[in-house]
This record gives sequence, structure tokens and C-alpha cells, in this order.
Amino acid sequence: MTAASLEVREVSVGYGPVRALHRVSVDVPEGAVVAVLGGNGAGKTTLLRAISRTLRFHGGTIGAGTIAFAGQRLDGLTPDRVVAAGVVQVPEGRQVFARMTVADNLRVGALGARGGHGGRRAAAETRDRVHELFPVLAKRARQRAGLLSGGEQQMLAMGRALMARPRLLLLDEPSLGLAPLMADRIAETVREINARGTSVLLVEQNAAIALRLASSAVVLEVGEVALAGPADELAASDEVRRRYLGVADGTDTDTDTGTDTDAGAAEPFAATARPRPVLRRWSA
Ligand SMILES: Nc1ncnc2c1ncn2[C@@H]1O[C@H](COP(=O)(O)OP(=O)(O)OP(=O)(O)O)[C@@H](O)[C@H]1O
Repeated sequence: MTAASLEVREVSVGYGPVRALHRVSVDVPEGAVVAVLGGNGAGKTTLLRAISRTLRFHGGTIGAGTIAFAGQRLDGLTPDRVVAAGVVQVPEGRQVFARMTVADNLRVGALGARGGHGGRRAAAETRDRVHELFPVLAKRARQRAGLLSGGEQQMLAMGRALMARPRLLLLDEPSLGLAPLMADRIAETVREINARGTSVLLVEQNAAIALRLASSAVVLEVGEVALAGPADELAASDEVRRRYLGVADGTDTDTDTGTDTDAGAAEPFAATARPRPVLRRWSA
């Protein structure tokens, strides 16, 4: 096991009588992007809630199994301690503080910074890196977050999470409801965040994007792991192609369709992308 890997082992979750996950296991090795695929209600969000310890806000409980990050058990911690341990969730639907300014949203994100790195200087440095990634957040710093477009709000939600200097980012459907071009930009940024040293567990309904960003993936069906393996193998499997990539059996396809719009980026989401040493790590 590497230092900052996530290990979810045989986790079962219920919401009262509703069984949402059954003996789900998934690993996120340090530095990896791992995708979680599955249809509506498969349990993807529930898995992220179990890891971030926010399940009980939704009436859910872990019935069995263990969750550990960097060798530390998360399943006894409060949500703020999980953030302090370096695991930060970006919830589905953005959920920015609409009445607060963009700058204040980012400040809030710094409050739970890992290892108590809450000092002003550290926060300002991290904010500069967030602004490097999302220049629009610098430009709109004084605007109310509620006035941003959907894509910009997603950037703010991700930027706010990054202010806590996560080692592992839990991303819930970041491209949901976004126009294809904006979804591409978000995906490109996920790759960039990963290249700067943050691991990512990515729940994404756009399987084509997810499988190109990720090195491995799990497919959830009705709360159980139906398939798991390297992303390129899953992308090539008939079942995944048919059910999640919308490809008929035997049809030669190009899963790049409609997603590679960035000029000059031949393979922007290549599964083989590895951290580039010239970039600063979030965890530096
Ligand atoms: N707060 C809740 N109370 C009761 N049942 C819930 C709650 N949240 C989710 N569920 C149920 O748990 C199961 C898994 O839901 P979950 O939201 O994790 O799936 P999902 O894969 O994220 O789906 P989607 O893509 O639609 O968000 C579903 O049967 C869902 O109805």
C-alpha cells in the first residue's frame, strides 16, 4: 500500500430499510484517478458519502466494512476530520454559497485545510494556485457566486475543495448538466489537478470522459460492484461499451466524439497521463 491510498473494503450502506451498497470494495492508489460508473441509483453518490462521512446527514449508515486513507481509518471520524486527513468531497450539483462572493467561497474552503494549514499565507498561496487553474475565479472574485454560470460554479466548487489542500478529491458528477465544451474544460482541469499531485475518485455519468481520465474504474449496479479493472480494458469491454458508452456491439466507434475540442491537445484525457514534475503539487 502506498502512503496516501484509499482502501474501501466490503462496505455496505443502508438508508433505513433501503440497501444502497452491498460489500463494495474500491482502491484509489496514491496519484491515481479512479472512476465510478453506474446508472441512476446505483450507489455512486452513496459511496462518496460513506468515504466523506456525510452519510448521516442523508439518513444513511454504514452497516459493515472499513474505509482507510493513508493507513488511517476514516470510518470513525467526523466529516471535518476526514477533510483534515486530506480527503475532500465536491458534492453533486455544485452547492456553492450563492449569496457569498467567489472570494469568500474560497476562504470558506480554506477553513478545514489539511493538517491545520489554515494560516493566511498558506491560504493565499493555495488560492493563487486555484486562480492559476481557474482564472475566471480571480476575475470574478468579488461577484456573488450565484451569478456565475453552471460551469463556473462547478469550477468554484472544485476550487473551494482545493483550498483545503486535499490529497484525495472525491468528485461527484462534475460535468452533469454542462454543455459539452464546458464538460471538456472541467475534465481537462481534473487531469491538471491530478497532474499536480492530487488523487481523484471520480463519479461521472459521462463514461467516455471518465474512462479516459481514469487509470481504473469500477462499475456499480444496484449497489454492488459489477465490473472493476483498468480503464482501457473496461472501455474495450462489450458490456461497458453497450451500457455506458452507448455503442452497439461490433460497431467500431470513436469515443472521442464530441469531447476533444481543445485545440492542440491531441489526447487531453489520456489514461496514461502521469504527474508532470514541473508542476507544483497541491500537497507541497
Ligand atoms: N437520502 C436517502 N434516503 C433514502 N434513500 C436514498 C437516499 N439517498 C439515496 N438513496 C437510495 O440509495 C440508492 C443509491 O443512491 P445514490 O444516490 O447513491 O445513487 P447514484 O448512483 O449516485 O445515482 P444518481 O446517478 O441518480 O445520483 C438509491 O436506491 C437511492 O434511491
